[in-house]
Amino acid sequence: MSLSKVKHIVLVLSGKGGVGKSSVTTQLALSLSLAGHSVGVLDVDLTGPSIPRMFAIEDAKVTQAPGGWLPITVHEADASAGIGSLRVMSLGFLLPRRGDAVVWRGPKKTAMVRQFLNDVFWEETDYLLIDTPPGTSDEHISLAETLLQKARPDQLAGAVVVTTPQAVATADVRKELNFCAKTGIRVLGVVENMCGFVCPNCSECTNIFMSGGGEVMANDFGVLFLGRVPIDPQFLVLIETGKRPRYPKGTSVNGQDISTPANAAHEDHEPRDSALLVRKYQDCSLAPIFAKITTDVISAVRQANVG
Ligand SMILES: Nc1ncnc2c1ncn2[C@@H]1O[C@H](COP(=O)(O)OP(=O)(O)OP(=O)(O)O)[C@@H](O)[C@H]1O
Ligand code: SF4
Repeated sequence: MSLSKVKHIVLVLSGKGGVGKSSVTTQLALSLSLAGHSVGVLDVDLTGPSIPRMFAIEDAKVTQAPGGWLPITVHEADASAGIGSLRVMSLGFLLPRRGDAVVWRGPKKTAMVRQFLNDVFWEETDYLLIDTPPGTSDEHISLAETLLQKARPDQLAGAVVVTTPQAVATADVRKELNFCAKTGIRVLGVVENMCGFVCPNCSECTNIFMSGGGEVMANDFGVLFLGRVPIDPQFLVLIETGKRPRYPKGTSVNGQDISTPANAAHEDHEPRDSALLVRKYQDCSLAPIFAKITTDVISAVRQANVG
């Protein structure tokens, strides 16, 4: 059984598309593996699988083994460096043209998710993060129910719900929280993404849209608010081009100095490669924010197991 060696399954949900669910999944996965945990990412966002691109592994080829499809390795565990393994399986690897969105009807999508849960061979994995499709349509509900049926109760830790601060997104995510309550999926917490804009010149964070909607919503539903993640244009540049994020001298986040060293210029000419991209994520202003969110997610998972 493909999930039998997985300790904790965490769903990443959002009420609507484009709020940063895949980005949050990617960053949580990295932070968890850099904290020494073995991590798997299962991308069942059939509406447009973006996880392979975020790890620069979109050209990777998935192979079959006796135990099932083998996920793609982003990095192996390195005990001396305190790093856990990170492996990814995405529907994107199986699409004929990379970047295609799936236009199948509901039953075919549901069948594919079932196959993903049955047929991917996960080795010993502390955390399996599942990037789900956005929304709360009937089809989405049946996908989540399939996930619920497949996982043992002690495995399914719960869901991290991603929202943006604007009211419309928040209304959609309220539906997602209601959906969790109805289906019995525990909510580990809410992340408010794209909250404010980090200026590339001075690194000042300005709230362009209203902020705080995610926190209000989390309080209303009595769930943990995991934190705010600002828009950092350097994050987008990093994903798209593989270039190291650049910050002026004196920039710090959560007390950590992230200003770019003067000798980093040569890195702009490095290829867009998975190992380099993963290293450069750590230079991004969002890394310390996600490290904190990850610590809180781990605590929430531990509490869920105790409770
Ligand atoms: N905090 C952020 N700062 C800058 N760019 C961001 C941030 N969060 C997400 N993005 C960018 O916004 C775009 C949408 O993000 P992402 O693909 O993670 O959203 P999603 O909710 O998974 O979308 P979909 O529903 O299409 O799968 C991506 O290009 C991503 O790089
Ligand atoms: S945030 Fe700072 S650098 Fe950016 S536009 Fe405003 S004053 Fe200028």
